[in-house]
Amino acid sequence: MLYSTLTPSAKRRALRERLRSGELLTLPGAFNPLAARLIQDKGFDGVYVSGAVVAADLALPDVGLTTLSEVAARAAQIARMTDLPTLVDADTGFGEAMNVARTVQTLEDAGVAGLHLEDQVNPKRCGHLDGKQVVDDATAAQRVRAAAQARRDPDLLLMARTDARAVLGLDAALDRARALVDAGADAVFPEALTSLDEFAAFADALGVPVLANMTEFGKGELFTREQLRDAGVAIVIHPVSLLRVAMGAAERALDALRAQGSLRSQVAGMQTRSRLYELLDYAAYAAFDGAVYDFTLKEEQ
Ligand SMILES: C[C@](O)(C(=O)O)[C@H](CC(=O)O)C(=O)O
Ligand SMILES: [Mg+2]
Repeated sequence: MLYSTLTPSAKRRALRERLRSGELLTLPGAFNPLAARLIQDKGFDGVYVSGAVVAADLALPDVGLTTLSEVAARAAQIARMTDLPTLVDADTGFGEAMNVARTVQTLEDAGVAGLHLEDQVNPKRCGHLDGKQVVDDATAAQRVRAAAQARRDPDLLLMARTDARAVLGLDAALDRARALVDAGADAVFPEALTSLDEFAAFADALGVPVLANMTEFGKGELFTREQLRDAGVAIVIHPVSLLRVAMGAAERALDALRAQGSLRSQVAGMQTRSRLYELLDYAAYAAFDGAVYDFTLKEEQ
């Protein structure tokens, strides 16, 4: 009941260990803490907190409008509700070097196991949209160096995301990624790659874990676990997927309610009350309550 049974540092160590094992880790995006519970219940390896989802949850576009406080608060709410490691999208770090340092410490305090920082120009935009721009090599490296220096827990996974592939081409993106590893990145997220060969090129060139972003309606194909594993990918995220699924279902239900005047036709597709209670661990709260409160009168009363 209540919060995660593991400390943030234990979850960070666990993530590092799993990455060393060479397996492909799957991190679906949790649009809220309850979704993180479901992801854990279904046996996934970790939870992703997407910047696009934090923004969309506030009904805002993913164009750098959300603040560090908003992202950190959401990440903390999610991380504390799961024993799985949480990887959070820190966008461009919410500013330049000094802000990046503060971002890292704030997210560390939020209890996440890792975070990624990207090399887009501020204000950033979704990596699968046209017209994005990246900062120069020195600025990109400076962000990562500032992050590495600011980190207090050496187990916090520091991931550098590069958006250079779509802007500067594959070779420049590989050079950028190598430079970011030299600057202190523990892992790399090459954004908007277009083929498995490109993932393999990053995995072969870098010698650190590489992340694949399997976002729907983006630039790339939705590859399978096996395809990504064979390309040498270490982590796959499905960042916005559960939000899209839930919002699709919500829209269908609202249409049915409008058309039919009741939600009877939708009940079969809903999560049941008992399943919700199971995820919330309701029974443990009832047992706790029963053990703490003793309503029987004592002799002398
Ligand atoms: C991974 C990502 O950064 C996110 O915020 O989830 C987005 C996802 C998306 O917009 O589909 C991205 O820029 O790829
Ligand atoms: Mg993002």
